Amino acid sequence: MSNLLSQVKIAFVGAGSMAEAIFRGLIERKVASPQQLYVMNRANQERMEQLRAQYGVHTTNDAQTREAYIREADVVVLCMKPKDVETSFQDLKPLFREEQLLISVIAGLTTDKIERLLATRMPIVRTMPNTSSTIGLGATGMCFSSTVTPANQQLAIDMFEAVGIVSVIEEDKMEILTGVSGSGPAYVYYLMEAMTKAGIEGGLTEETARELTLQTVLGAANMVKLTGEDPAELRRKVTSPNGATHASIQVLDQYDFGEAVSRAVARSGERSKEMGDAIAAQSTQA
Ligand SMILES: NC(=O)C1=CN([C@@H]2O[C@H](COP(=O)(O)OP(=O)(O)OC[C@H]3O[C@@H](n4cnc5c(N)ncnc54)[C@H](OP(=O)(O)O)[C@@H]3O)[C@@H](O)[C@H]2O)C=CC1
Ligand SMILES: O=C(O)[C@@H]1CCC=N1
Repeated sequence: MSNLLSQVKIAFVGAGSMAEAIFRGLIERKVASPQQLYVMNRANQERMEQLRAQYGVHTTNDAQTREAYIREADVVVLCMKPKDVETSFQDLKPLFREEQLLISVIAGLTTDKIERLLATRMPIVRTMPNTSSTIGLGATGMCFSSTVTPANQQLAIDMFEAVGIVSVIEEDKMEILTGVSGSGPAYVYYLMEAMTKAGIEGGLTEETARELTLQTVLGAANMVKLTGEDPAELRRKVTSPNGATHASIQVLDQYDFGEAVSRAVARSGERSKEMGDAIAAQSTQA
């Protein structure tokens, strides 16, 4: 890892769950100190106070201080929702310098569109992280605009590797990656909710049902990681011929579980693209 990351000022524009997941990870893994981190939103002052108290990062929702934070940053991380991009970019456009590195976590927004909206050739890193970055177990997809130098590529990789794994991919694969790993934690939580609920309905206490579900998911993920075996092979080992699991997998198959997941992944990617396209449409009308 380059030691550049410990020397740069990083500004987070937007202070929601994704921004917090990233900077919390950076702080807890001691890759960046809170003094290097500048966090901002427009309205929610309570949120700013909470983040300052909890992490010791610089925070503001004052417009002038926001401008100063952005102008002085080496790295600016765009962490607002797609719907806020258009207005936000109008404010940001005059503040950027071509020496700064821009990192976007915004679903569906291509590097090309960022360049067009900001009328800039500044280096842009498009990422799709996930919220597990909070605990250093994130999975981030990443691609670069043509102006990102190898040193800046490494800086961005280091930043996200500090909070998990990084896959550098072609930009046209960012949507499908969003479907797999950006939205992915939500599918696992949904499965956990359903397993817990079923356990409670069957008579387990809530505490027991939650604990068993959690340990089962943790254990299964770690089995894949630590044994290196294929999930299909591990599933086969649970599934005794004509046994209980065999019967339950048949039920999942009746409900087309695989197809449901496949469609969910694809739909997340499509929705990302729709959100990105909508941003471009808004800005052309403006
Ligand atoms: N959540 C996730 O799992 C993932 C999210 N992403 C991406 O991350 C981005 C943020 O998502 P998430 O963190 O969930 O969203 P949140 O709604 O939690 O946070 C968005 C933040 O942006 C702030 N904001 C909006 N406009 C501006 C502005 N012009 N200047 C400064 N701050 C602004 C909002 O505060 P205020 O209204 O007070 O300004 C709020 O703090 C999205 O683009 C999403 O696609 C990517 C990967 C995973
Ligand atoms: O739901 C969303 O739009 C963002 C992108 C991936 C995860 N959350």
